[in-house]
Amino acid sequence: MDRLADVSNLRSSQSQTQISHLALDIGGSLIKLVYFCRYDDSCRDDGDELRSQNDSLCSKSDNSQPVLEGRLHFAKFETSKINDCLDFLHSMKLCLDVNSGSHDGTAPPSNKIFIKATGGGAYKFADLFKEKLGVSLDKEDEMECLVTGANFLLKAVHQEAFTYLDGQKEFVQIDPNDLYPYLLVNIGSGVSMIKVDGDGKFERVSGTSLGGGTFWGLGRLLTKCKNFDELLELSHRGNNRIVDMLVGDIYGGTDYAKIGLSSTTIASSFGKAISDSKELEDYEPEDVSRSLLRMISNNIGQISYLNALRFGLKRIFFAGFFIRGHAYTMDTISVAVNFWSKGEAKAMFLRHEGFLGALGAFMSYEKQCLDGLTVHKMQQKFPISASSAGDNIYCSLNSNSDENGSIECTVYGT
Ligand SMILES: Nc1ncnc2c1ncn2[C@@H]1O[C@H](COP(=O)(O)OP(=O)(O)OP(=O)(O)O)[C@@H](O)[C@H]1O
Ligand SMILES: CC(C)(CO)[C@@H](O)C(=O)NCCC(=O)O
Repeated sequence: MDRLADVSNLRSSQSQTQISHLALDIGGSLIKLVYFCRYDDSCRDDGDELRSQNDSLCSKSDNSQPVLEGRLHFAKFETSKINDCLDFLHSMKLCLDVNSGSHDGTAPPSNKIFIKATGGGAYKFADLFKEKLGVSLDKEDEMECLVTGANFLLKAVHQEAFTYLDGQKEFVQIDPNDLYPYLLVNIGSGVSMIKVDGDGKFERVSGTSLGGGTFWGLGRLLTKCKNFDELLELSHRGNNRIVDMLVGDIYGGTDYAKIGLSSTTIASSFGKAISDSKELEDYEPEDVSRSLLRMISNNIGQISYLNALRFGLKRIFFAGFFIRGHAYTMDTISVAVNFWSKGEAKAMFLRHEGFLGALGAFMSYEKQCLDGLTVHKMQQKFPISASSAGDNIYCSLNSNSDENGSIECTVYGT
């Protein structure tokens, strides 16, 4: 089944709710949406009332701010199918509280609606959004949004970061007071590597054009796969050694121990394809897909490690939709980082891997006071010691939060 947003499902599940805040990240391959749907009648000035109304949220307004209770939803569409995204938005009740014209909660004249948007598509498709939906895209810087999104997730969401090695997933407890510096590697169509030193303090230190778009683009051409998930699925079953040239292939089956290379190390990705007298049709698409995935993941792992080394960073967080929570991808990246750093650096992954930019754009509403509402702060329902103490706002993850899921949360007004 296509794991992209099923528009009809989304529509029916949201039919009773209103989108009050929405942010977009329009990338080269995918459009990511983060939107807040408030529960009906949940807008109150008194947090105590909220608490009695819904114990599980248990929000307390200590300064009489208006409180909106609801869910933060995640969805994505292929950028090439942007019309599906526009149709989806059109079908939703875009009762945005973030427009500049309305102060009574009703929809304003359409030409006054602004939506936070980041990614290249915020520029490329600005006219289309205006024409089709009558909304203007309020552009936020892509790198800034990625960093804001990453910092938010790492500080506020329980069990967001994890390591993955030898098939074992282990959640990492993040101390928000000891988070920086770290390297953020966002693997989208292309790859950005960002040194993060604090809230809003960052530098894009490197990047590579060999990213998710390369895997999907080359993979599609070489295997004739019709969608990304099919290509990933194929890689599960493949054997890259049929396509890759290993050290053992060159050294007659033995290790090159003197320089630390075992016989099974890949000496040359796709190297066997040159020496064999085989054509593309003679290779199994599974093997090609696996070799390609390994090549891209290894390369990113290696460049990431080199950048971490360059700046003395011990922690590397990998995000972006290329990863897709895919075991083999994460394992390959982890092994590459572990191999090159001789165990010194650690690769970590994020559960909301693909939504950093959209979340960052969403959080940027915080910077503005629009229609008397602003996203104040969110944290998980069951505070862990690492959470910033003293906050009274809760945010819980439901079990499906990674894939078009949602986070229950409370938004405070100003
Ligand atoms: N259903 C899908 N369709 C297409 N690509 C997918 C899908 N799921 C995962 N991917 C992978 O995710 C990549 C896109 O990731 P992401 O959405 O993070 O980047 P982007 O914002 O589109 O790219 P960029 O930031 O470079 O503009 C694709 O290139 C592909 O490798
Ligand atoms: C161009 C962006 C930032 C767009 O998201 C991304 O695709 C990227 O980081 N590409 C890699 C470009 C490079 O540094 O070679």
